[in-house]
Amino acid sequence: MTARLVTGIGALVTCAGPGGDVPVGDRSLDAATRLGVVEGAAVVVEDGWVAWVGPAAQAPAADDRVDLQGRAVVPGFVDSHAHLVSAGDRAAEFAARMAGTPYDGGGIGVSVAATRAASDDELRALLAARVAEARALGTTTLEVKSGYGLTVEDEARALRLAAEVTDETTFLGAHVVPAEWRDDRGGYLDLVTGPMLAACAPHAHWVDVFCEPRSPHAFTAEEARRVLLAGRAAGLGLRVHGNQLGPGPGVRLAVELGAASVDHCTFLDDADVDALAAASDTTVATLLPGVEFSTRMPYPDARRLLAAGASVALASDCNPGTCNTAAMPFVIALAVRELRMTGAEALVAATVGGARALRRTDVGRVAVGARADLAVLEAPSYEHLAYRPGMPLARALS
Ligand SMILES: N=CN[C@@H](CCC(=O)O)C(=O)O
Ligand SMILES: [Zn+2]
Repeated sequence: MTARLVTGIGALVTCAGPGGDVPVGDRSLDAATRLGVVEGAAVVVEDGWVAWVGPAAQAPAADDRVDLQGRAVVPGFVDSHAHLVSAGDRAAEFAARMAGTPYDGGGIGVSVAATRAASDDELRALLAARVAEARALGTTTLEVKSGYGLTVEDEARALRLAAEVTDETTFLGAHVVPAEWRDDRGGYLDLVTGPMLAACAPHAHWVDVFCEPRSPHAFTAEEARRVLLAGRAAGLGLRVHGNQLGPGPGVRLAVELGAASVDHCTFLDDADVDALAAASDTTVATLLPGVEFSTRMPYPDARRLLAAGASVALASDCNPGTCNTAAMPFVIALAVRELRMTGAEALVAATVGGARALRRTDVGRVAVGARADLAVLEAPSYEHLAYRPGMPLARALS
């Protein structure tokens, strides 16, 4: 076993409280306290895990050392929502949206056609490039969904490829009803909950569904319930796309079924917020403000969720339609500017929050016993992530 000393850290944000030992699931500290900033810090890494954290002057001996020369370090970002297995380009759809055409999920079919037509190697190369882009901006844990195949073979292929880059793979056969099934929604749901699930479950950790009755392409509450219950019976954890395009049943369905996360949460009524607050130990409200940026929709009300006591995460939702970026620093900047989260709240939501949304305790913080997933900032403080938007300040330390 080799021990590496990472030293010369100007300010280390542990996201693990002052003593460095707050479990990911414990929400007893507010974000500012949970940051647990250590000035002049060092970290000892052994075989990819954190073995020691503290002031550099007290660091133990190690086999080799990396000197970060005063740069700040934060936990690597945990991006708990990304659609990275797709081919094709929807820049024209984006341009039309900027000119006033609303998003309704119909463009997903364009990505489905291009993805089906792509070879394994083409998809693998696209996926690898997107993972590299995310890491280059500080992301160290990525969830990856299927959802642009929508046949048994194409969904299983997407998940096999996703499993080459992450353990956090999500079966999203119920992304939309594909064109060839438009006149037989029930038949498509039979396929998704039967042979498609059977082929995909061995490669998936999670099942997800786009529950959005307002979109003719997506799924009603009863259809979504069917998908989620089948996924659970196949041993998968539950995630939901809900309340993205308007008020709807997704949030309450996710809470009722004990999903790990309900994502978007853009249009919530009081009962949704109350349900998320009551379920804060179980179901995370994952906000995806890059989507509202790229669809010109209203932003979700993060302050209302935080005030109510809900668990909040931030993720990219990187996908070719509603948000074609995996840049978590951009997401953090949007959260601070548009969602009125503090820099501390946004950083905690992008690290600890994402970990909670994936039910992980080994990522999202820098503490003994956690994975040594560090993001180095070309900056003296985490506040620069929002203060200097668009600049390439963060990178994963390899
Ligand atoms: N809303 C559903 N799925 C994606 C968008 C997919 C697409 O338009 O390609 C989302 O999370 O926004
Ligand atoms: Zn999504």
